[in-house]
Amino acid sequence: MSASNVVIAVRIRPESKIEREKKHPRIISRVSEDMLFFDPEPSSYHGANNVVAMVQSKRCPVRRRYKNLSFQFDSVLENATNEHVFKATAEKMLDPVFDGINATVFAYGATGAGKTFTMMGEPNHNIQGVMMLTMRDVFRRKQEATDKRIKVVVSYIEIYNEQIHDLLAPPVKGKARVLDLREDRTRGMVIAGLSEEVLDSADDALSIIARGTANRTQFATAANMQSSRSHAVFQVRIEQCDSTAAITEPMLVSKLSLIDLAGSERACRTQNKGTRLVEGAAINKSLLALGNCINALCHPPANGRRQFVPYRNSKLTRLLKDSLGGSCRTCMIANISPSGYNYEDTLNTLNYANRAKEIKTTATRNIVTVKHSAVEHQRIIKDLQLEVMRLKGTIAELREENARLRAAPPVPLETKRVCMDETEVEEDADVSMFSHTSELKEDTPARGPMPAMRRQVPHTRPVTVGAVLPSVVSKTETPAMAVRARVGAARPSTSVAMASQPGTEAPKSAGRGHRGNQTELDARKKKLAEYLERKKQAKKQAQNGGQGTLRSSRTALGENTRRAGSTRSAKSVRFTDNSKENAVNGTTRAVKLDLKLDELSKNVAGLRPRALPRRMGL
Ligand SMILES: Nc1ncnc2c1ncn2[C@@H]1O[C@H](COP(=O)(O)OP(=O)(O)OP(=O)(O)O)[C@@H](O)[C@H]1O
Repeated sequence: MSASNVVIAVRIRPESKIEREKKHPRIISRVSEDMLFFDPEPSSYHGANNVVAMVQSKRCPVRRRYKNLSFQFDSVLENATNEHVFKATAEKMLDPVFDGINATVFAYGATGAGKTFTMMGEPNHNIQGVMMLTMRDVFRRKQEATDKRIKVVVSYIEIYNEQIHDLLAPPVKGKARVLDLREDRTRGMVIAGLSEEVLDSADDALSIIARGTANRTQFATAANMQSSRSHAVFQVRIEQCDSTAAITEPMLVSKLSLIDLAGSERACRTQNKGTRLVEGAAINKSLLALGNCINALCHPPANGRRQFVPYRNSKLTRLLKDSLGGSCRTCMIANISPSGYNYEDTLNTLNYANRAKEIKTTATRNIVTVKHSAVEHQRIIKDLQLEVMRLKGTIAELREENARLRAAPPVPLETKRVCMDETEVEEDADVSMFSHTSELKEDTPARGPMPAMRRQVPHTRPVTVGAVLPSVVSKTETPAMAVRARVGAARPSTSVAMASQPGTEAPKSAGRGHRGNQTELDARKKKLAEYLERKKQAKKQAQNGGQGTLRSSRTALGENTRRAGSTRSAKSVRFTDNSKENAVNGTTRAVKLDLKLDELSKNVAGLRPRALPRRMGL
């Protein structure tokens, strides 16, 4: 348990149009990264508008005394972007939050001082606020922590006229749902019946924040065209445990509260009447209660007893009880205007922030041993089962791959080239049917991306087949065509392409993957086994001096080729006994090639989904 001060950052917004028009002197001079002067004497002030401050009076301008106060905070930000503000404030809270410590960041200041701009940004102008920037960082950290299971749960409420409204629940009859605040011994302040959303990404957070903010009460006043009439509290709960944790597991649960307070306002400035005036009174009352709590917390304990802190005076202070006096890291962003037009408001804010500097909070890690509900248990078991299944699948694939690699003879260079060529043909399988005959190429009307593809893939490109397929390459067909015929027999996508030729029919199961053609493959395997059996018999006969006649595996191939719709005739090779040895060798080689091509065609089919978009220029 460690005590730490509240982090205070002061943000000075640029002068507004009205402030520039009224030509009030600047009353803020930022002298360093952590120091500013309030209402400095001109001699000590070298700001942009270095003019002698006067009390504005129509009759005679009277010289007045300068307050000449200096304030020191953790950071003083001027001309800063929201990203700078985030880095100086909320980002510092994220390390403790991911360490299981609660944290609160709140924007404080008078109406129109820039609190909402700081916390919410301006989505219409693509400016993100501290809330969204924080959520981005939360999800970045979540993604990096691969060894942890992290759950991000958010809620969004507003305190309007001392009522708590759920901003994420759909309004009932146009009215926001009103919730109760309760104190729980273990969990601290709890809002009963609050809607919570589990988020998976920063984009989810963006839409949730936008949804909640749209439900927030905002109206125009004379001081601010879009004045927030309520305090908005966006709460992020982060639950972390080891990715391998057991069912009852110690869990780090921390809460990060991001708060956009409503601004204190003076009725003379806002010119509020009726409902707006009532709202203003409620806002001021709750901010006064907050000021009283801060005062009490700053006083050191007297006679060993801690000062009484009047948290119960408003909903806001009850909600912030943990953030100010409990186990929490707290950061306050004090928003001020640099113009003398807001002299009193700015001085009040600086005094407030200066007092809050004294508050010391103690931070402890929230480690809970979670006893999951039955439903939660089931969910965890299901998750783990899915994970086990996924891992088993990966292991099986890797084993298969390993066995295949061990069993396969080294692939000759020529075979590889054929394979690459076929990969490209396969990538464009939809157009491969046009490449078989020249008249088809000419007759077929160009569809979609066809011409570009034809340019990219010269289907009649010479292919070195060498010793790989001497028996199947006829004089009239190119080696690539021969290979295509062979691979096509085992590959569904090519079957589709070939079956699309006149007079042929595409198999129903034809698809891009290999699975649809499983039956066909099985049939081929069976045929291959039969063939091997016959070969064995023939060999035996040859050894016995008889004449062996072998039909090469080309017969099986021929059948497949015919089935796939090729107009070419299957080739069968007859061997006589004086070429017995050659025949056996050639056949063995052919069988091996058959298997090899099967494998390659599998690989090609596997490559296809990735390769196609690239080649189509998508
Ligand atoms: N840092 C800044 N840079 C540019 N414009 C700003 C900045 N801060 C505030 N503004 C502008 O000042 C105006 C008032 O800001 P904002 O609504 O954030 O004030 P607020 O403190 O939230 O007021 P309220 O308490 O009434 O809601 C807005 O038009 C906003 O665009």
